[in-house]
Amino acid sequence: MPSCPEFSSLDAIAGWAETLPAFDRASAEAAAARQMTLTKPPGSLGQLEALASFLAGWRETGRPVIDTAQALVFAGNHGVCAQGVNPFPQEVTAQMVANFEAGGAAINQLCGLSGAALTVIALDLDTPTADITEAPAMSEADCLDAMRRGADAVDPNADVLLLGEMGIGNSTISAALCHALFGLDAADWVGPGTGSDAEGRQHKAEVVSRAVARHAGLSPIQVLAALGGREQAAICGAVLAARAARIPVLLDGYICSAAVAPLHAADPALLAHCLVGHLSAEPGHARLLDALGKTAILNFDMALGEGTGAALALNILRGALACHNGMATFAQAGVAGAESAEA
Ligand SMILES: Cc1cc2ncn([C@H]3O[C@H](COP(=O)(O)O)[C@@H](O)[C@H]3O)c2cc1C
Ligand SMILES: O=C(O)c1cccnc1
Repeated sequence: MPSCPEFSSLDAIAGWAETLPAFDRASAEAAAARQMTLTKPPGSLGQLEALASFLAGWRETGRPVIDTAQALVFAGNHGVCAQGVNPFPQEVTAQMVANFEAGGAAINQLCGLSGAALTVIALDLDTPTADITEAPAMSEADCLDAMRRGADAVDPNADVLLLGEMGIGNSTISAALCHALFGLDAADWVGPGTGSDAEGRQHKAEVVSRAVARHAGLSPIQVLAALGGREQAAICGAVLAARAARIPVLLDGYICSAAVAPLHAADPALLAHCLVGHLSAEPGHARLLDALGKTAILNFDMALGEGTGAALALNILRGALACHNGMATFAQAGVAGAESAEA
């Protein structure tokens, strides 16, 4: 199995897609051909069929399975909280990590339901990143270190990887990443997060504008270091390590998608193995998915983060593969095919 290249320079990552494993068309075609033989009208399982072929191409087999689903939730703290952009206090990040470890959060319930093994990784919570209105969030070395920690957490034997995050203030950070990478107005990327009202949102947009203006002229992955969070850098590292092991990824909502936006801006092919679990109610997410060229699996008006949308969507992947692997073919079941198909 190819291993992930060394995280030795941020800008080198832009060239990684050429050396990382690619989608295997033959396996995807074998899966699509099997779908045509199963006891249902062609195409009637809709997106479930497309998902089965997607998993086939990345797992390099016409009959993919999900025996092991890994969920990783990364947590980080943010200096930008000093700007008063978040309704909840920063201590909630560590308190929620304790809640994850005790099994009391939404992500614990949804991973339990969908059969994902959850690991929570807190990244230097006592040392928040720098306030992005004043300095780069992370040095290159700090960002590479967080990426490496994310990559090292990936179980190379997993069949699918779910990613999530926890970090008070990171809806502001995510808006800054999107504004820096995709333009528009800062206000187009700012939303309520954990409950900012109209005045709070206006203040968030002003903070995002100032931060992005301060860190102009950077390459996409340098933007991650300048504006992002450690939990977001770790998500990028995990996405790349998963790719090296041919593990498809289920991203979560706005904050998780914003985390990987620098990879997309560096080279969209770096995210070819990633699905998006759900469309967040955070208004920037729909815009961001347009920019990433992705469609979310679910649209449930959720805006929590933690990986909850990814964990819920894992049930859909399981449904796709239950049908793909468990259904009888027309020949096996003695069911007559469509007359046009037999001609
Ligand atoms: C109790 C609680 C649990 C959470 N779980 C995820 N988030 C989510 O909210 C945060 C982002 O919103 P903002 O930028 O407004 O702080 C992130 O930690 C995200 O994971 C939570 C937030 C809270 C308060
Ligand atoms: O969609 C998300 O990731 C999100 C939205 C609001 C708050 N926390 C997370």
